[in-house]
Amino acid sequence: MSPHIRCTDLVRIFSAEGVEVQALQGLTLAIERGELTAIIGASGSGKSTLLSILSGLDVPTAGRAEVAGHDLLAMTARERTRYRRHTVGFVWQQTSRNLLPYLTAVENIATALSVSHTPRRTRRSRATELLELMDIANLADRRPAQMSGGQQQRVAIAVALANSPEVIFADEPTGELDEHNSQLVFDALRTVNVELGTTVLIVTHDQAVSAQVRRTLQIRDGRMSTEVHRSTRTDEHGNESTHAEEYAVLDRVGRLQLPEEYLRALALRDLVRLELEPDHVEVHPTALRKDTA
Ligand SMILES: Nc1ncnc2c1ncn2[C@@H]1O[C@H](COP(=O)(O)OP(=O)(O)OP(=O)(O)O)[C@@H](O)[C@H]1O
Repeated sequence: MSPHIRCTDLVRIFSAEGVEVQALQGLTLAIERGELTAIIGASGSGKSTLLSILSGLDVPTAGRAEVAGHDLLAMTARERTRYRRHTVGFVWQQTSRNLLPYLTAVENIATALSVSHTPRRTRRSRATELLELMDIANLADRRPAQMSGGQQQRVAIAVALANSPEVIFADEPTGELDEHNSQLVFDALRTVNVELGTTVLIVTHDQAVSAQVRRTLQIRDGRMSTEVHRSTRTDEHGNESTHAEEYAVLDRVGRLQLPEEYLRALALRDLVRLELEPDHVEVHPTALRKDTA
């Protein structure tokens, strides 16, 4: 089966005032159905550009992008609208972008349901069901201003789920929250992933998020650079511990990005010496500079 989200050699070039910016420089990624994944990257690394493409708001300059079997480069305007209403759901950083301020929690969810022509009589029960899943049924009749930031984001997740999307994209969903509320929002996203089997992709600059998910992809300069996989192991005494393993992404032409801390630790720059061993490759620092070599 093909991955639920797949990007291949994605390039996005912006031209502003005669200057070209390569926001994505051949980004490749594959996320399986039902995965809960985080993409982490510094400001300017290309996260928002990637999310705009995956959410159908923008189109890449080159490359391919597919989500839940939809080819994002081949969709008509009508298919794109359907895709945005039914296939994917969004949770944005600004709570104000997720919820209508003059409507209650239930009314916000009902509005999302009315857009997809869900019969009026079933809207309230569906909204209540989603608020229960998010553990905030008690907030049904409150407006956003009467809720904490964390509560608003959980209502936002319920709104995003209204039309049973296959994929949820969350852009810095905890950017405006304190640690406690952030935890509640991550727990809610995990519930969505586990209980409903929805594929969840969180995009953030916050390194701490990697502790919340099994797989973290690092984006650097518009490309995937490294991946961290976390797993829980149980020893013979029944004690659980979490293990994290870091992988570098090797692209089709053999390029890889070494983690920044490795570069710093050994002062690796310009030219490094490579050595092929029977079962691994060694990278050694040298004093050689690119322009003097
Ligand atoms: N519409 C645009 N026009 C010109 N350049 C753009 C445009 N959108 C993004 N860029 C540039 O593309 C690069 C990647 O931007 P992007 O917003 O995707 O990064 P980001 O990782 O989401 O950053 P942040 O976390 O600050 O939002 C940046 O250099 C940015 O200035």
